[in-house]
Amino acid sequence: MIKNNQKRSKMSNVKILDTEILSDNWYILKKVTFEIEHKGITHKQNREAYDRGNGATILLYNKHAGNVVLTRQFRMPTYINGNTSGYLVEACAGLLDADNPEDCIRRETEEETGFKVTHIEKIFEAYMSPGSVTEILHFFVAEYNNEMKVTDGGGLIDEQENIEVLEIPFNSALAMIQTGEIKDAKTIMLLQYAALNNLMNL
Ligand SMILES: Nc1nc2c(ncn2[C@@H]2O[C@H](COP(=O)(O)OP(=O)(O)O[C@H]3O[C@H](CO)[C@@H](O)[C@H](O)[C@@H]3O)[C@@H](O)[C@H]2O)c(=O)[nH]1
Ligand SMILES: [Mg+2]
Repeated sequence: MIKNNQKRSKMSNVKILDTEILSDNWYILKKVTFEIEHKGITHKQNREAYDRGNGATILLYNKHAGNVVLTRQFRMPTYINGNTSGYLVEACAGLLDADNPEDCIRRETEEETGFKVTHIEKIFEAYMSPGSVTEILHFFVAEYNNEMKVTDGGGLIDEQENIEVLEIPFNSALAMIQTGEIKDAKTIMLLQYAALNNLMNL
């Protein structure tokens, strides 16, 4: 499947010559051929880009109890790259699908953790793997309390997500970064944001 795409952005010195779909099995792996101008000389290059859409993630925190809510789930790509159990402790997150980032993260929060949060705050956006993955991730934080727990969470049964919900002290979560028990970039970024901005009033 080949799609030609002759575009030169007014804002940049890049002209896309061709986009080839190498795989569209689950998400989309593209090979993009382009011209780029550097110091007056135009170079032709190609780069592969894995397009799985964009995503959103959230840190749920309870400053009175001193706890945060995280998840634990099996991540095959980590299993084939050094994570012996394949399980990863992560902040709740999901792909946007057709939603805007805020609606997405409210839906994912309820599906994965069982909490129906009220006020959520957008803190920043970040490309998580800019040399190979197109995804931009939208980061949020929200306070939660026990009254907001509406289901057990755990993720969608028909997608076999099997997500374990963890409610742990914020200080323990921070310590788990040092011990290597937390090795997920978005989760580390959210926990460090909470520490830097004193969200827990410690
Ligand atoms: N059948 C099948 N299912 C897949 C495949 N790849 C992913 N899935 C499933 O698709 C679902 C996606 O769930 P979401 O909760 O929407 O996304 P996520 O995987 O949690 O993604 C979040 O975390 C990622 C890793 O940090 C982020 O990259 C992403 O933006 C998002 O925040 C999961 O059940 C996952 O197992 C695949 O190749 N085949
Ligand atoms: Mg998820």
